[in-house]
Amino acid sequence: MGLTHRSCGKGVNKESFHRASDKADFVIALAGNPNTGKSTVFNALTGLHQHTGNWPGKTVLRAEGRYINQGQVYHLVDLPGTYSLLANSVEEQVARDYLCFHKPDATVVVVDATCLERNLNLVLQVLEITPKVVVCVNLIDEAKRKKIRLDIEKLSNHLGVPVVATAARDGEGLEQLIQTIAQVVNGTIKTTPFQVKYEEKIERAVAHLEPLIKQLVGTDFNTRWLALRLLDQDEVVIKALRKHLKQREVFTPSIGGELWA
Ligand SMILES: Nc1nc2c(ncn2[C@@H]2O[C@H](COP(=O)(O)OP(=O)(O)OP(=O)(O)O)[C@@H](O)[C@H]2O)c(=O)[nH]1
Ligand SMILES: [Mg+2]
Repeated sequence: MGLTHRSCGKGVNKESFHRASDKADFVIALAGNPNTGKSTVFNALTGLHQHTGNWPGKTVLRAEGRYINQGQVYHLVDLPGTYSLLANSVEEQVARDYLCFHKPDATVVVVDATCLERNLNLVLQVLEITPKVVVCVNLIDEAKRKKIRLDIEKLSNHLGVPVVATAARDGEGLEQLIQTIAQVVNGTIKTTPFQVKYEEKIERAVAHLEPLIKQLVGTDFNTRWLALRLLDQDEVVIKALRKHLKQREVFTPSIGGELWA
């Protein structure tokens, strides 16, 4: 039997609210294109009732909830639906900054089984930021109805991260999703994320920048991703990085001069 609100969500969430401590053991982000079923997954796991389109207009809100698996509390963050993480919109910026600067313990990318190719663009971008990823291929029921066949194992091998097929509306595959998330956060499953290779000129520049960035941020952030964003002259990331360094008081122009010039 698949997971439903009754078998997993509501009760689990109630239990979590009764805990004396508000602290979660793990933080899990839910990312994905709009309308892929992120909130449906979120609701099924937490027992909450988020609606489609939680982030309309100017006010950008995050839905957050909890579930418990094997005695451990998982804090689930439903991020805005986005087609990319290039920060071209408020939604993209929110999703991207959360993944980069809040650094969840794992990120579940919910993709639509009926238009996988378009959705994989975001998966590759997430894999550039964090290796701790589970791909949730949702709407598998719709794919079956449309006679779309998916080789989940092959996809997982290509991406280097676990892939779970779900029909979240019916609760199908959610138990496997929960257990896969647990295995990724506790290290039972080691991921080897597929990395997009750029043209040689860019790769050379990245190789030059990465050690400099490492001197500045250590292992706090993904240096390859930061190098790519700096080459992009991404003002948002540069600003966020400056703020982070200022907070840590490690900003030394002698090291960072080349980066900030
Ligand atoms: N057939 C089918 N429909 C689903 C499934 N999961 C979600 N849906 C439906 O897909 C629609 C979108 O689901 P949401 O959970 O709101 O999607 P979302 O990703 O949160 O959407 P945004 O918040 O707009 O990004 C809803 O009508 C759901 O009922 C599924 O596995 N199968
Ligand atoms: Mg939603």
